[in-house]
Amino acid sequence: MGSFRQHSFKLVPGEHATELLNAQAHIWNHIFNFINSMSLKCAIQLGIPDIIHNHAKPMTLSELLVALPIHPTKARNIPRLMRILIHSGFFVAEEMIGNDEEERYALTDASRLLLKENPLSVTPFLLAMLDPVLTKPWHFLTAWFQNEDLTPFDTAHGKMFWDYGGHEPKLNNIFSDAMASDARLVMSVVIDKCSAVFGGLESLVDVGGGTGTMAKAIADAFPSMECTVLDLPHVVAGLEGSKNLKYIGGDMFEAVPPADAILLKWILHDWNDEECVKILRRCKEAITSNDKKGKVMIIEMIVLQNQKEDDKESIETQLFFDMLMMVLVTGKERNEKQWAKLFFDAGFSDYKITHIFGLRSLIEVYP
Ligand SMILES: C[S@@+](CC[C@H](N)C(=O)[O-])C[C@H]1O[C@@H](n2cnc3c(N)ncnc32)[C@H](O)[C@@H]1O
Repeated sequence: MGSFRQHSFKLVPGEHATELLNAQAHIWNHIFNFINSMSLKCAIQLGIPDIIHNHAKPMTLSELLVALPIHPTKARNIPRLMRILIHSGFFVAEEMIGNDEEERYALTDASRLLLKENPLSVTPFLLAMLDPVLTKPWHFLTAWFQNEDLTPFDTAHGKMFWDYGGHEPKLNNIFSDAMASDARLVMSVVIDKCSAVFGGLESLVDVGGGTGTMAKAIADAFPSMECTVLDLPHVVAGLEGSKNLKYIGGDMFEAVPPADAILLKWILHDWNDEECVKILRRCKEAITSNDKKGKVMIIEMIVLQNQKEDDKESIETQLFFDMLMMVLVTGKERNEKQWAKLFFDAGFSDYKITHIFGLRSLIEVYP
């Protein structure tokens, strides 16, 4: 640990008080960034968006307090929680003009997307990502930089992420729910905006398809397509398929069943370049068996490179995901050049990018 040098209480020449104080404010803002996540998690656990939604119109503080499952001694702290979440865009406070009525809280697009009853709710993802099992490894980031472990998750928990899920049903379940919630949202966009990408396909394997949310939606939308979910045995254990959907427990590094198309959604960002090339080679074998020439469909982020001011939040979010992949698993987020290198290293000849999922894109890769 370094020690702080004794210093006279004078600005050094060239140092201006305004810059010094701005720098301090910037540091404070970053020290306390986690308060945004934790306040949001608390509001979700207390069910605040659902309570306001069920009220069917903007809600006063008094009405909210009656409905909230909190101890009465904590009631006066709720406006403080609401104030920071209004600031961060999760609620709006509607002022009642011309009379003494209390302000009323209403939802925003972001809090509507966190409603438990919303079929596209992001709440399972929020609760998984902010679970102590997934936040603990951040306290081991420095130690990991100084040891030989593969990931900070491994340093914190003594096992790699995927092994931990295999031994701890609670993590396996919350992680599967989180992935399923994201798959529902992405699938609704795919069906709405680009269902043509599935045109002419007779078979598809969703590699690392989790509990099958994407594959089920594809199987329902295209009843003549044979759909398969390949995932680790403990993830698909006990899951039942249907007429045109089946589950296979296996290892994508070993073999991928033959099909016209392979879907890889949020798989390759979990792995380093060598691991990705291995997975992609297995996928290429699968789509070129029986002299066919199918395609691989990848749904992932392509890291933005031109840093326009209006992209600031998007770029920061992509950088958060990149760090997340470093801390939990051995993966990373990639820019287009890095993606292209993986495809060519794995023996593919061409690819096409469609930007349709906000921060993520669809990449079709051809043998
Ligand atoms: C980030 S999740 C993505 C799940 C799903 N594709 C989605 O986006 O909703 C990664 C998935 O890869 C699976 N997985 C990890 N290692 C695997 C392996 N060796 N073979 C097959 N699946 C694997 C995990 O169990 C998990 O379901």
